[in-house]
Amino acid sequence: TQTTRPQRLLAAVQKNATRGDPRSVVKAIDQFCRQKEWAMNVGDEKGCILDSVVTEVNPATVLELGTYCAYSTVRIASLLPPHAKLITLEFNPHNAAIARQVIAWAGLGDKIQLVEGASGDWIPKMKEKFAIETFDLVFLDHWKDRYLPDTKLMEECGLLRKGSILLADNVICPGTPDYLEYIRNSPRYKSQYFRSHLEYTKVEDGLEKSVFLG
Ligand SMILES: Cc1ncnc2c1ncn2[C@@H]1O[C@H](/C=C/CNC(=O)c2cc(-c3ccc(F)cc3)cc(O)c2O)[C@@H](O)[C@H]1O
Ligand SMILES: [Mg+2]
Repeated sequence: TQTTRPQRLLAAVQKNATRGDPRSVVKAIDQFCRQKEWAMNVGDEKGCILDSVVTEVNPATVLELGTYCAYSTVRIASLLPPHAKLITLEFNPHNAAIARQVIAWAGLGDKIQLVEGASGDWIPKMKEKFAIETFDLVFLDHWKDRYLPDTKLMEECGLLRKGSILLADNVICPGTPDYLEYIRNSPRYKSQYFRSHLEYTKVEDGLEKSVFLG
């Protein structure tokens, strides 16, 4: 029977990466995507920008929207301080199952909590279910038409504090026009565009970093 792309990506990790070594997991996925099959991971070029933001923010609490195969989950978690928590939301059970195995291979199971379900359902439950006050960093990389509604929902649920950072992938390609328009014109955010390229291609894409001003 035919395998799926996430299954083939996981097989490449298990073949080429060292157990317990997150950077080798990241490298194995990038190699797979460059040499074998493109996949919608944030990738190595935008990944370096992601790394620099994570390092600068040094977050104690991180929320990722859209785990997919956990490439960015592993990339972020490998840079977190000892007691930091990363919660990642994924509603496709197949993708979640693959992501759990990638996270386990990287040895980051104790830093990452993968929650299966839709962001819109789980964001309102974050405080009570996960003892979260606010998120220091949110990485948006799920369906592009969910960036804006979920950002408004996080505001309403009091999950952002003065200084919380939102980092959004794909603001050019595939594009998130309604999110960009909102976040760049809202007096409650200070935004900065990091120009880059769509993962593993020469197509323009970029990350939008926004600071919540309270
Ligand atoms: C509301 C909700 N709740 C929970 N999980 C959710 C969720 N919405 C989606 N998910 C999950 O997250 C992933 C989906 C990611 C969507 N990402 C993209 O579509 C994407 C596409 C490209 C791309 C660019 C050029 C092309 F020609 C083709 C594709 C590049 C990218 O970097 C992308 O991120 C996927 O695992 C999905 O199950
Ligand atoms: Mg993306």
